[in-house]
Amino acid sequence: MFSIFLSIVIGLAFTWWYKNYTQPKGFPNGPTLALPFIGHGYKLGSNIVESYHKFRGKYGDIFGLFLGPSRVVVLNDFDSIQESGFHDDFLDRPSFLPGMKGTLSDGGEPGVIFSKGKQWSEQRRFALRTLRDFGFGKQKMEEVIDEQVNQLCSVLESKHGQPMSVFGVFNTSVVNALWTITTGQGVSANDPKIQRITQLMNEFDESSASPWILVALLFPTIESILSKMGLWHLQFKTAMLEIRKICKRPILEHEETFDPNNLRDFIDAHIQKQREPDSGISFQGNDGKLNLQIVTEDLFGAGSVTVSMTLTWAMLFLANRPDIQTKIKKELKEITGGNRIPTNSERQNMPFTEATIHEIQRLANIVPNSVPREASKDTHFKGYFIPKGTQIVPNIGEVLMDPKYFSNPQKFNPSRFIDENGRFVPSPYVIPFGLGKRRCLGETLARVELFKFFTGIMDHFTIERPNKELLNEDRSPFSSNRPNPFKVCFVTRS
Ligand code: HEM
Repeated sequence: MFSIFLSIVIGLAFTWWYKNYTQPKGFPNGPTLALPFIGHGYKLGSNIVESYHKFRGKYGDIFGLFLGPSRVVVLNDFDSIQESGFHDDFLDRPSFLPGMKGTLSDGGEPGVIFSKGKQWSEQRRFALRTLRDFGFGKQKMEEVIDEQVNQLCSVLESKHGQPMSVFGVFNTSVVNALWTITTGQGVSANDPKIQRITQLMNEFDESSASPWILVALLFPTIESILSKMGLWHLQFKTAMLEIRKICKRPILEHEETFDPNNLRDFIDAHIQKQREPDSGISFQGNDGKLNLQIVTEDLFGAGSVTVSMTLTWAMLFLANRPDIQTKIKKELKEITGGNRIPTNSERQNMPFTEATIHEIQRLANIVPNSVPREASKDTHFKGYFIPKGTQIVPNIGEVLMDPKYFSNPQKFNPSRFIDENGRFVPSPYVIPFGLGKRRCLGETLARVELFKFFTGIMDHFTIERPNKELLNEDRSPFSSNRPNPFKVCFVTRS
């Protein structure tokens, strides 16, 4: 009797496993034997970037695996990343946003980063246009950023060339600029709410390196039960919820003081849109309010650590290469006389500086696995069968480091983007902002910020190493987007 019962239990368990943890016919190759709940987690090392690189060597440019219970396809070559980026069946995102799952009237998630369908396309179009149009209101985008660059340089100057860590140093300036652009409000260098957002962003970034984050994303139910019972406290979730509260305040203030004849900033533009009767479903009623709240939060979430971490890598690369600093300073002097931040339109006359920023973005590779997409229906792609609900990972880091496109890809070499006439020629394979219809929405802003902060710092300082030894440029073993801790000295021009 017992043996029959046992056989039934084993049979049912096997059927469940077979149904949920084996790949369908035609699915891309990948590691074998996915275990219940953890999938192929046991085959991944602590560094997912390296593990994917090894899998690519073994299974090819497109491979499949289970991350926890989620079926995942990882794309590693330029062509498949580009094609998938424009594929209409791969436009959705998996549901990752804490506390926001199914909160919209159509059951979707609000905002831009994690939203889907019409809600996403309307909010994205609006945000792109409004950020592009920026310059409306009293302060133009460039002025806002220049002010932050100058404030940052004063802070760095006050360190008198002493060795200092730059982790977190750029965050305040970047968040300040974002705050002014979205809320229209100027902020002082030590504004407590910005300090708090910066601190939370740092915590968020540090905790996003934790393996617990993966557990929370893969098993939201377990995560939610544990945190409700007070047994588990996810720093990143707390940080997001507090940032949500901070972003809510200016929205309420804007609603109270809204004047349709005087649109001051991003938030006002959104409120105006919410009040237009034919503005689209994502701007109507409660959906409209929720979308404004989460889009604002998205801009802070996606726009702060990305820019400041790229600048952190920039300081590391440049401290190790005084010759490159000399060339940039020479170019700067020719364009500006060496005593102001160049305008964005002047960058076209600064080919070596452009090439250096391009190379910094390639090697910094700060979003190596991009942001995952999700197949919205069963589909065929490049000869493979991809079932509905499969997560699609555009592994852009593999393209940025591909020897097919970049000779000696590990080497920092801006000159690879300079042609024989001294002109800057960007590579189509430098894709730090992703590709396709969900490509980074803040790319234009990010490019201006990187250019201004980078040239502003170069104009004021020489970046030196505390001693003669070269700084280590390896990636931190704890996080795929940051270098190991290091210190540099910001030495002012004599
Ligand atoms: C160096 C800086 C940055 C890098 C490397 C970066 C990179 C990325 C990448 C790889 C994606 C995913 C694209 C895809 O799914 O194909 C993304 C999406 C996004 N980024 Fe950025 N980003 C940066 C700065 C910014 C800034 C400054 C903002 C806004 C202020 C921003 C807002 C967004 C948003 C809203 C999305 C989601 C777009 C969508 O789902 O439609 N990013 N970014």
